[in-house]
Amino acid sequence: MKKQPDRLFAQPLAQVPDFAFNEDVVRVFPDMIKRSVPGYPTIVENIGVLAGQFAQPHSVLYDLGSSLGAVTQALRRHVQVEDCRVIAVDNSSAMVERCREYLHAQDSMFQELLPVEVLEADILGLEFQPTSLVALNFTLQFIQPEQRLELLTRIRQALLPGGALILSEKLRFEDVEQHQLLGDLHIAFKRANGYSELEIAQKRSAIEKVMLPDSLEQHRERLLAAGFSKVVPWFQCLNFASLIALP
Ligand SMILES: C[S@@+](CC[C@H](N)C(=O)[O-])C[C@H]1O[C@@H](n2cnc3c(N)ncnc32)[C@H](O)[C@@H]1O
Ligand SMILES: O=C(O)C(=O)C[C@]1(C(=O)O)C=C[C@@H](O)C=C1
Repeated sequence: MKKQPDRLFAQPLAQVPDFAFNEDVVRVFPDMIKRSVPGYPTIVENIGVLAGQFAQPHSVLYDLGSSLGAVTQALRRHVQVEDCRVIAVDNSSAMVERCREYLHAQDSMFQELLPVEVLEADILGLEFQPTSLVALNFTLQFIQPEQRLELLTRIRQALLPGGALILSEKLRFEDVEQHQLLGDLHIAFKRANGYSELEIAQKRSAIEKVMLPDSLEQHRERLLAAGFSKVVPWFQCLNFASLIALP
């Protein structure tokens, strides 16, 4: 389980393939996401804290698009509620395999953690159980735009009264200047974290067709259309934000 630095895009590639959550990405993912997403450690830790306020006894907490289970681990660090369990779901077999290893390691270090199940599955086909907390931490942006409303509607229907969805995403901005400024500052963030111009450019072309960010207004409207009653942004750093959506 050695963590490696992300050098995936450091050498010039004749053709940059579309970004996929494969074994190469899994090997460097903790380093990649921390150096690419401003505020990521703060968001992950505080999802645990927020979950502590919404989690209800005898219910399920979902971590959808769990990758290596960073959010699942935060949920298990912060939530102490009777008969609660976490279901982490990801459709990348490489992610799921490594996630299970990390969670076993967490189990061996701490006692009385919430039980957890890691499913290798497509969240678009998942039958949700009654849930008090759903986390979509930088996952919705990888779902085809025309499938996002239906997914959020099914999550809303599974949410118990008093529960919440926590949705974190990279944002697009409708104001052209704001979009440009925060995009440039995000590039400065990547540079400050040691990425070269080549790495930044090649990563950008790898994700441009597979990761399609929406604006805050689009998220709000879609969440309301899915049946949520209130949308409250709780964190933003540059062009990355996290929202609480209440049923
Ligand atoms: C940016 S990563 C999420 C990061 C993670 N939530 C965290 O906080 O560290 C997006 C994840 O969503 C997963 N994913 C994308 N589409 C999915 C789908 N339809 N069903 C399940 N997982 C999906 C990917 O395999 C990837 O692991
Ligand atoms: O926007 C970018 O440049 C990113 O690298 C973002 C992002 C993400 O938000 O998930 C894309 C792929 C990796 O999962 C890590 C970070």
